[in-house]
Order: sequence, then C-alpha cells, then structure tokens
Amino acid sequence: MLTLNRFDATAAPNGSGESSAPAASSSSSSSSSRLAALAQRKRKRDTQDGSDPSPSSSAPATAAGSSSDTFLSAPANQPSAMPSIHPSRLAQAPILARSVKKAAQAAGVAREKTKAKQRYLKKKKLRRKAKQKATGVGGGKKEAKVAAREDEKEESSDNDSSSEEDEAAPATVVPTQMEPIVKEVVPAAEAAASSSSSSSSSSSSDSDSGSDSDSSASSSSSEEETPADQTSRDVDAGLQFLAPLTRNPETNVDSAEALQALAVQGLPRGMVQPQIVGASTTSAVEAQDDSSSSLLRSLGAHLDSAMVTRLASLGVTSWFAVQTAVIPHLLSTPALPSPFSPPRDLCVSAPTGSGKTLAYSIPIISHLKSRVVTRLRAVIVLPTRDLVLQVRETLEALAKGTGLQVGSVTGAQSFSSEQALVGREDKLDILISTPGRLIDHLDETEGFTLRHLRFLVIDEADRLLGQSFHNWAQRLRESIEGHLTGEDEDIVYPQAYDPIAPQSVVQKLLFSATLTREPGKLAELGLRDPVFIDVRDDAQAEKEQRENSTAATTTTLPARFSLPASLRENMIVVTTALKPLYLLHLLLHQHPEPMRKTLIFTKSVDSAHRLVRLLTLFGTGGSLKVANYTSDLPPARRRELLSSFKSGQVDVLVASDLISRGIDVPNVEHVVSYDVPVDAAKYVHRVGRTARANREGHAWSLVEEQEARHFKGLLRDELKRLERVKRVRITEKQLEPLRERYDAALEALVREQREAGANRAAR
Ligand SMILES: Nc1ncnc2c1ncn2[C@@H]1O[C@H](COP(=O)(O)OP(=O)(O)OP(=O)(O)O)[C@@H](O)[C@H]1O
Repeated sequence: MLTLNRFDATAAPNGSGESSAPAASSSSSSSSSRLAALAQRKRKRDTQDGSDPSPSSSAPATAAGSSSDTFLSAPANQPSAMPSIHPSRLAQAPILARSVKKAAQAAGVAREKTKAKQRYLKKKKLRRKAKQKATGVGGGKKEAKVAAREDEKEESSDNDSSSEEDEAAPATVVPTQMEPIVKEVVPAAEAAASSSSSSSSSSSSDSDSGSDSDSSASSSSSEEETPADQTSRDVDAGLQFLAPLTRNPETNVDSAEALQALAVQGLPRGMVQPQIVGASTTSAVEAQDDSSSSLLRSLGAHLDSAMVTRLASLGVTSWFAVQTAVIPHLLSTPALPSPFSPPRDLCVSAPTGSGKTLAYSIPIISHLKSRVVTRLRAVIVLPTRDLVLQVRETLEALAKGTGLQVGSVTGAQSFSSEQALVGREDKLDILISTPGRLIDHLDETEGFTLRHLRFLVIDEADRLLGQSFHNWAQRLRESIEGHLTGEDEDIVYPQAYDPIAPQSVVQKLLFSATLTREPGKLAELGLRDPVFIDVRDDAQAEKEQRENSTAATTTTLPARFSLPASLRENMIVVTTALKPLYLLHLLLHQHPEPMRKTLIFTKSVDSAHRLVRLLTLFGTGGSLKVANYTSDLPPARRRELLSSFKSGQVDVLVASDLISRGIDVPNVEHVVSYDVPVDAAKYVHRVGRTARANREGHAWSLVEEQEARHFKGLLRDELKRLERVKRVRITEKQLEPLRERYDAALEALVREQREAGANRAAR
C-alpha cells in the first residue's frame, strides 16, 4: 500500500527500524512508525521551506526522536493513523469503503469533529451571519456581498493552511491527503517502467518509493496478515484506478485504450457503457393506471389517462426512441426516494428534434402531480431565454389540470417581480431558468431555496457546461447539497467516506444532441453513478449492440453528435464574390417552387442584416418574404417573427447562431448555412432545426472554394458523415439569368452603406 509503505520507508533511515517491524506486530507500533515518519517528513519540509515549524513539530532539530515521541506518547484512545483515501474512491469501491470503516472501528476511531469539519462549521456559521445581515433593512445586499467576499477570503486562507494542519493531525482521514498519494503513484509507475537496478542510485524521493516496494515485499511474504494489511491491500486495489493524468484527455477517439483512459480520468463508468437505443424504436402511449399489476403503478408513479388525453391533444400518440427509453426509466424511480438509497443520475444523448423535452417533462409532471403542498421540486436550466419560454410552454400544456405551478426566470422581467415569484417557497413546483438568473436568485433572493428539489434538468448540457458564468454548475451543486447539513450543526453530510450517510435525493438529468465527453466538465455537476442513454441511428445501434453482446464489457462512448435519419444534407462549393448569387439561385430556382420554410444561418448579426437587405433589394419579396431573426431584436419581436414564420407570413428567416440550438420551429423544410459553421457542434445544431420529429428536412451548406478542404475534413473526421453529404453543383451559367438584377441590388446596397457611413461620420 503506497501511503503506509511510504511512511514506513521514510521512518527507516531514522534508525527506529519500525518500517521493518513484522506486520503482525501490534497496530500501535505500526501507527507509531507512521506517526514518526510523518513528523520527520514534516520537519524535513519545514527545513527545506525555511518556514517556522508549527507547534506540533516545533521541537529542535536535535530532538528528532523526542518529536516523534510527542506523537508516540499520544493517549491510548488517540485514533491510529488511517490510510488517506479520497472519498470519491470509497464511494466507487464499496468493499474498500467497508474495509476502511472496519479498520477504523478496530482501531477505535472516535467520530469526533475533525479540523476540516470544524472549519466547515465555522464557515457555515459565518455564512449564516452574513445572510442574516443581508436580510436586515437597507443595504442588505451590499453587506451580504461583502460578507460573502470575506467568506471566500477566509476559505482560501483556510485552504492554504490546511495541508500543514492535516499532516500534523495524524489520526484523521482527510481528503486533502489524496494529493501526496497521487504524487507518489507517478514516480512509482515510472520506476516500474525503468530498469529495476536503477533504484539504488535514485534520489531521496526515488529511494522512498524504492523502499516502499522492498518493505512491502518483505513483510507480506513472511508474516501473518493483520487487519491493517487487509486494509492496505484493499486500498492498493482502489489505487489501481489512479494513473498519471494527461492534461487534455482525447475525447474524440473511440479506441478501447482511449475509453479506458477516459474512464480512469474520471469519466463516469456509465458513459463508457451506455444503453444504446435505435432511433426508430417506438412504443404506444398507454395509461398505466388501468393495470393493477403494473410495476410502475406499484412504485407510485405512472402515466394516468388524463396525461394520455393531454398528449393526444398535442399530437403525441406514440413515443419516440428517446422517450421509450427515458420515460419508463424515470418513472421507475420512486417519487420520494430515500436519502439512503438516492436515484442514479441520467445523461441522454439523442438526435436533434427527437423529443428530448417530452422525455424529461412527462416523468417530472407524473411524479409531481401527486404532491400535497407546492414546493420547488424541479428546476430546468437552459442556455437562452427563447428556450426557457419554449420549454415553459410545453410544461404548461402538459401540466394543465394537475394544479402544478410552472414558472420561469430569465431576466426578461424585473428582478423584483421575479423575486416575488421565487422568494416564497409555496409559489412554484417547477422553475425554468437560464443559469445566470438562477444563480442571481440563489445569491440575492431571500427565501429562495432548493431544499425540496427532486429533479434538476440541464438541457443542452454541453453548451451550459461550457459556460463558466460565476461557476454556476458548482454553485448550483453546493446549493443542492448544502441544505443537507440542516440546522443541526453536528450533522455534517454528505461524507462520502461514511457509506451510510444520507445523500441528496436530487436526480440530475442531462440532455443534448452533442453531449460532452469531457470528464472535467461532467465532474462539475458531481453526477451520481449516472446511467447513459444513447440514441443512435438503427444500423449503428445494431452494430454496437452486436459487438457489445460478444465482448466481456462494453467499450463504447455515446455518440458525440446525433442527427436524425430523415435529414438530407447537401453542400455547394461557391466562388466567394458570387456567394449571394448562388444563394438566390438556390432559393428561387433550385426547386420547381421557391424554397419556403427556410432558415438561413450567417456568421454574425451584421452579416444577417446585410443579407436580408440585399435579398430585399433584389426583390425576392415577390416570391419569398424574408426577415432577419437576430439577437439584437427585442424578445417580443422575435416571438412575433416566429409566429409569422409558423403561419407562413414570413418564408425565410435569416439568423445568427442564436436559434441554432434547441429552438423548435415546426415544419422548417430547409436550413441553409450561408456561412459554414465553425465547428461540428454548430453544424449539428444548425441543421437540426429541420428534419424534426421524424419529418423530412434538407440542409444546404454554401462552402467557399478556400473553405472546402476544411469543411470536408470536419464532415469526415469529426462528424463521420462526409459520405452522407451530397455535393450539388451550380454552374455560373445557371446564375446568368439572375445576374443583372443581382448587380443592381448589390450596387444599391453599397450606396446605402456608404450613405449610412457618411451620416454617422457627420453626427
Ligand atoms: N412522441 C411524439 N410524437 C409527436 N411529436 C413529438 C413527440 N415527441 C416530441 N414531439 C415533437 O417533436 C418536436 C421536437 O421535440 P424537441 O424540441 O423536444 O426535440 P429535442 O430532441 O429537444 O431537439 P433539440 O436537440 O434540437 O433541442 C417538437 O415539436 C415536439 O412537440
């Protein structure tokens, strides 16, 4: 076991000979040697740093032995040195956790307040005081902010001193001791790779690891196994998961080694072993309250006939693939899970337009509809206001008649009116929000609490986890888990190293068509043993299922990008100078009829404005009504435009990437990328605005000659769909009939812009 052996090895040069003491010797002598080793290491570091030794190790250098003696003469009931194991390791390895607990009990470890716990309680008290101050009259907000800043300062100064304190406190299992363990693993692994003869001539740290292996070999071969040895073997097994971390995990490689590496680096196991579902899977929407033998009914959650009727009125009579997999899974978790057996989290990767919104909305409503009092039990986080409103509309339609209260906060209304909504805990059952606004309310709205939360949905998860806005993910997680401490200051949990500690019952649900594979990003949310559901096209799903059924373990990752099978993709290579002309040809003459129900994406708001103006000057108005739909428009105007588009009063919307994610505009037939998307995720979300809900749709990418190579590389290497993209040729000869009008429109546009520039300069 690395930690223990390392301590023994450090003690050996001291002449105590404790490292070579038989493993069967009493536990107190083995802990003594570790304590002596700790003291010596600390002295050594203090000497190297030139810093003042802390009181616990402040004995003069000549009194090395006596310093150890100070530890050795600890009272008999002083807990023995425990292996330091990161809580997350213990959470992953129940056997190891049990062994550590047993060893702790055998050694008589009293459950007393550790220093870390004391620090935590102190900080909590300070936070509460700051909050109380903030809720006082006038200037409360400012005071709270100052107090919070002070909290942060204190936290960082605490952290600075923690490693020193922790080492001086030999008897506590403190997570921060993980760091030395990890550092030791790296040289040990390197040493193993190099020739065995080099160990004798290594530096002091090398010799540490060298003697680690020596001592473990000698003691394990000749002596009887003690409980401490048993523990150290278990810890060794746990540490096998540790490996040197590479800085940038390869998240786009599907080889077995890459997957293994990602798993070692912390990608949840479930993500390496997803549940794969074919995209054409469907099932009938049926009420489950009629069958007394229904498993779901026995679990207290089911789809009642009122919900089935509501769904039918919305045109939903059968489940899409993602719903077939996700809805029963979520309904089968209890509405009120036990904190001692909390539900597993869920990550879902499914194509654009495949019905992910209903996949989470229906189980949430089905679970919450039987609640007795209104409390905030579900929070749904989305990246933009438009998406928040869209999802809110869906939830309101589904919740009709259930009495559930659905609300949203996005910043579209004044902060105080939102506070009136979220500041009282009996106003809302379901809240939909952008991350920034949610954190603002957590920080500043008195009475806003997540303590009753049951579901946290992160839709468009990869986009949201890519945003570091005020560390929103971590702060949200703290708010969810923080309330577990309750009012009783003596109960501090969750402590992952206490296997029977109650945990938060919040189930986190992540959805996206481009789900992130980055362990670091997923770790921000602290997912609990997540289940992964991955909807892929049928051929791919079948292949994966066949391969995985013959393999001992599945080694696959959820698809990085999912697109609907009903999407037809095309690319047109164009000359830069004539790009608008190619677009005009595509819109007006590529098909027997002009292209209606079309979304055009440009690279910026300005380009969108210019393009709309050019199309208008050209006079497409006779056959196609064009409007721009960009982020500079007020939300009300955008909603108006969407409804005009839905009703057919507007045929073509020219947008920046504002609506490329999530927005569900029914019946979009064509998506044109006037400027090619900069990355694969953008491509997926743009083209995913068409071919939704199993309908047919067409995507067109206008690729300038000099961009063609890069774009093809994107399709081939990242999206793996080059062969699905049809190359459409438009010759310059085909453009001739439009040329004259186009030149006139272009000239008029240039004139307009010049005049506008001159006017601006004159002002
Ligand atoms: N079972 C169903 N039957 C019929 N229509 C459905 C069904 N499920 C969803 N839809 C419709 O499909 C459309 C797309 O659904 P939704 O917006 O949830 O897709 P999504 O998977 O979230 O897409 P994106 O990844 O682009 O956000 C919506 O108009 C929705 O009403």
